[in-house]
Amino acid sequence: MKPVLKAVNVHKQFGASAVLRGVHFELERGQVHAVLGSNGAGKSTLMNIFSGILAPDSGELLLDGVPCYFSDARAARREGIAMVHQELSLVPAMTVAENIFLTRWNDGWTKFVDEAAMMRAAAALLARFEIVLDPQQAVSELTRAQQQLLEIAKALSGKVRVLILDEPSANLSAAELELLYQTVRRLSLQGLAIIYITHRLRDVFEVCNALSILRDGRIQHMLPVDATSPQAVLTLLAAQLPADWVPRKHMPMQEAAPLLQLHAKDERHPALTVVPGQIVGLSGDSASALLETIFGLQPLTDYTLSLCGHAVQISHPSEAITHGLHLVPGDRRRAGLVMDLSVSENILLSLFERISSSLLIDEARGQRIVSGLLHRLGWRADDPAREARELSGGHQQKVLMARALSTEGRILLLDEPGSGMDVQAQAMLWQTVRHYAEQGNAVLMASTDAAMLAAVCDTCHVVDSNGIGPPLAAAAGQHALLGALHGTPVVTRYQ
Ligand SMILES: Nc1ncnc2c1ncn2[C@@H]1O[C@H](COP(=O)(O)OP(=O)(O)OP(=O)(O)O)[C@@H](O)[C@H]1O
Repeated sequence: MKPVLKAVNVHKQFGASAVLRGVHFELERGQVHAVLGSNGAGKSTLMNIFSGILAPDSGELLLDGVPCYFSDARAARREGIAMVHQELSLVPAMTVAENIFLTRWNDGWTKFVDEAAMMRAAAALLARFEIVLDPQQAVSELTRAQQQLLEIAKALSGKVRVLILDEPSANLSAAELELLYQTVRRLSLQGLAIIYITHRLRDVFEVCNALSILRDGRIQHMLPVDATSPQAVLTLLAAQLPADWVPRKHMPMQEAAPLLQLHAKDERHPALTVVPGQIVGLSGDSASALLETIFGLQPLTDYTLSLCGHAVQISHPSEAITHGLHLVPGDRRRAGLVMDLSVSENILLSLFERISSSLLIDEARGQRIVSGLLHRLGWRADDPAREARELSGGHQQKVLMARALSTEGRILLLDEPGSGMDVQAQAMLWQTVRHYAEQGNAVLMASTDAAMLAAVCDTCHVVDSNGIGPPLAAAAGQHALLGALHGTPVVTRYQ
């Protein structure tokens, strides 16, 4: 069978750094083809070339056997290559239908918006790909998974031969993942060719039928999924996990005074207690919102907050920081990474007070702290002097985590901390987070990945519309963490 998309000897260099060094790749109709590789391997760069956002330095692309060149993303789109990026680009105040056709008004699809016709067209498109969404619903009311499906519908709204999904499963809960998997399987049965970038091995074995591994600027392995296993793929990825990569569990320090407590109004016992040394996990629909509330981004209505035994009211993030809290939000775009500054400068922003005396900044000390942190998070090839905007998604996340871990704060609030990181980087992150907690600090982290929470946290709470659930002792052990890194559910999730 002739491949729908073929790349021959594609090269791409940024400055002195050769990211792609002769990529050969083939994608067939009906294939869901996983593209794997560590952070910074060049996956997004290759996809940006396929979708016309970047031009290759050399090499050739063939669509259904015909050589093609894309001057920009619109040209690739006209030839049927559509990409759904990691960062969603929806307009929250608009409806599902409006978002689907937003980018097509320029195509002359309609000069004067006929609302009823647009709703009908959206409903027909959603029905054709069996995507269950209400065209009239506002995007702000959709869950993260529904927004992801809407992005896919938007991508499918024109003629599509190749659909590229860049880490579509990041930050989806188990139930939401199932919804995504069903849709991807259906699209592949309809004959669409799909490229699926992911760091979760579970995605590969649930939904993909071919996989390629990008390493050292080339596709090193291209094979059918049913000819391999998760363990074999980890080996092919050359994921050298640190010897002591299973974080030690914390022994409850009953005698330690709590760093943070939340009391429901009129309840004697706290709903949530965090003591020094502890890593506490939050899962459920309202887990991220609870972190934002504690940090003063939303009003705290149902609970009272105590820090180090004193009741406090926090109405602004600046007050939260004064009280020793530090939040890393799940959405990198909102997380305050200054894109024009270098990696080091971004981390040094939070160290400023620690490394400056009355007049002088101790730059050497700052650099030592930065390199120590980056080393602990497995920073390899990338130079700390590079601007943040040039980094891959996983490396940006590492910078954010390094910055958070370098603060003087005693309580870290982390929302989806491992998002976009490769398996090796995640293993190192959990070790570093554990080390931070062992210094007498504490970590409260929200994630949709229950298996990871079970493996990494000392205790977990489900937080949903009913409030904060009772503490659940998380299951310990290497088995659970391995499961989490593979992205497979752990059976003994909670004791
Ligand atoms: N515009 C750019 N300018 C300079 N360097 C860049 C640019 N875009 C990407 N790079 C570099 O190219 C390399 C590959 O980045 P890319 O985003 O393709 O990696 P990735 O495999 O998608 O990583 P991740 O899994 O972390 O998303 C990285 O070292 C990155 O810093």
